[in-house]
Amino acid sequence: MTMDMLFDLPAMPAQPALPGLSTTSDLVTAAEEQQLIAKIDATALAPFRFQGWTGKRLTSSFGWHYDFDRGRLEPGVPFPDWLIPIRDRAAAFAGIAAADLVQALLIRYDPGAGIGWHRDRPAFGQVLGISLGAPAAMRFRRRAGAKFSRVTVPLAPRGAYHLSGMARDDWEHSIAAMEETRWSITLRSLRTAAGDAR
Ligand SMILES: O=C(O)CCC(=O)C(=O)O
Ligand SMILES: [Fe+2]
Repeated sequence: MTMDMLFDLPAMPAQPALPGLSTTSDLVTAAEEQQLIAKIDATALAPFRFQGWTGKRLTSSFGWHYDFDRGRLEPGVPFPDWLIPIRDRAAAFAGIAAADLVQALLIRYDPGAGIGWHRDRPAFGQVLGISLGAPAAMRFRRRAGAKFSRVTVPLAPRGAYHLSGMARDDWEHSIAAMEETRWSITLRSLRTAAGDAR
């Protein structure tokens, strides 16, 4: 075998750190990243609210809105035009229909803000996230007897992740408090009546 043959081998797909998790490090360009950050900052962001408690991260949602104070999903304002191309590109990365991504959540994490351990609300199906501005580590955990199994996945700015299957439904995730400002766009489908996270 020659060296040429070795280098002609097709690129192996990256082994997923968790079943149901896939990531890409380059969903948007640096110029698009700056435009998206400007669009998010121009949106009326409000501190995330959870049953009367207010979080440090700032959020705004489109399409559907999960009201944590009332514990229910409510129809929200339609997606702004600037989000449509990015939704379409994220859907293509995940191999799902763009029209199924009916909710968008914009988040700005200023220094000191993070997101605690959770699974996304079961009313939602698949979850896609786009990272902007600064790298972050998404931590995953799942109970294994008296302990937790843990996996940490780096989130590159301008990259994206897709959570489905076990990574979506069985594992919790969190992001430690940021040192630098990070923005994210989360896109979600609704769970089907059959219960599939589609
Ligand atoms: O900022 C992120 O990428 C994660 C957001 C998240 O986990 C959520 O909103 O449920
Ligand atoms: Fe989440």
